[in-house]
Amino acid sequence: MSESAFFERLEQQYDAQLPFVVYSRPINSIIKCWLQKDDALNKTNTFEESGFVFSPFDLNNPAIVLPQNECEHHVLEIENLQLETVKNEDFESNTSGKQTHIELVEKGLTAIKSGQLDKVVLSRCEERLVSEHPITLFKRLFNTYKNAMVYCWYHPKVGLWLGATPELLFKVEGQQLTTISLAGTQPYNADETASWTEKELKEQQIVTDYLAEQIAPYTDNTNISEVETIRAGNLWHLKTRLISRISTETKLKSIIQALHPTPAVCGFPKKKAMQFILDNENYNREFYTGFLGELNLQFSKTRNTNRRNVENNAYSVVKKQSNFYVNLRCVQIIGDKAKIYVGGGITKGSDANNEWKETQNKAKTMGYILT
Ligand SMILES: C=C(O[C@H]1C=CC=C(C(=O)O)[C@@H]1O)C(=O)O
Repeated sequence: MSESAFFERLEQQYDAQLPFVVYSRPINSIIKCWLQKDDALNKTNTFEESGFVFSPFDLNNPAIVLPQNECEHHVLEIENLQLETVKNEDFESNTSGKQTHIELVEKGLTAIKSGQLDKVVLSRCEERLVSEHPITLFKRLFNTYKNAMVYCWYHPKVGLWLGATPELLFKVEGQQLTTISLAGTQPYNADETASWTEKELKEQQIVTDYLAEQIAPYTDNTNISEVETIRAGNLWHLKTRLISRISTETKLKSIIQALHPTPAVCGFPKKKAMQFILDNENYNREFYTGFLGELNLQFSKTRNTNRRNVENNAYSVVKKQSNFYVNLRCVQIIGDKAKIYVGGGITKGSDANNEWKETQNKAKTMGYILT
């Protein structure tokens, strides 16, 4: 399918108010779209279906699935999309929510100092006007953020979301589980390399240890990589990769419950941090810090037995794969309004003013795209 035919088909779907998702995984020149044939709202809480899942932060609310069999699928392989308009480099975060956010962070710090919590991720959302077509915004995301999972998701009964997330929640290919530990934020500077403090490195190590502990009941042989610095748009983060094997009887839902929400979007102890967020943030995160991605898709892997004199010794095994990304650096579009969602991890020693600035920097990821 040509680039123009691909995007015309997407625009038709949006004009007909039918559900769709268009997305591209990090470091990938493949753009996929799923177009649901009707406007049914398909929910899941078992995660046993095959499809594309869009899950809220709070799993007490249902996740939405675009079922694989009820969607038309298209794939486009391309390096850069044609775009007439470019991104705006002058985005200035709006300061109207500053006082409220600082008070929220201070409340979080008080809870940490009193020993109720070790870490809590506190967030806010800021509004902007938006005039451009969501498909144009998606194209700009794809051209701008090559090492993020970029997407535009729409359901007429739920809403319209776009994002460029750097965080893999986890992926499962057959029995192999991969997850990442992401923490620490610094503004990206092309002329310098990131230099991290002991405090930042220690906090990222805590996240890694926590994830290893969470997956331990379902896995064996966990291999933990070295810590690396990765770029996500205008920011640097610290990242570690954890790879292990899950036992055959483990259900995908158990892995979801073990890993979501990660300390990068909630905190720990997990339940207490979650409760603190629900009681104090004073707005609904909805799908921000939820997760999205391919659910139980079948793929075949070719194996070679390597035995001589055996004809047809290559055979293929059908396996299932899922890959979910945490819905970060995202925006919800309602009419001509864009709500940009941003947050940051608060630990002992965090400074409320710096935390506010960090959310302003994070807002630029989507701000640059909205013009
Ligand atoms: C919660 C967000 O970022 C998380 C991911 C990476 C680094 C983070 C931090 O440094 O605080 C956050 O935990 C957000 O972008 O809204």
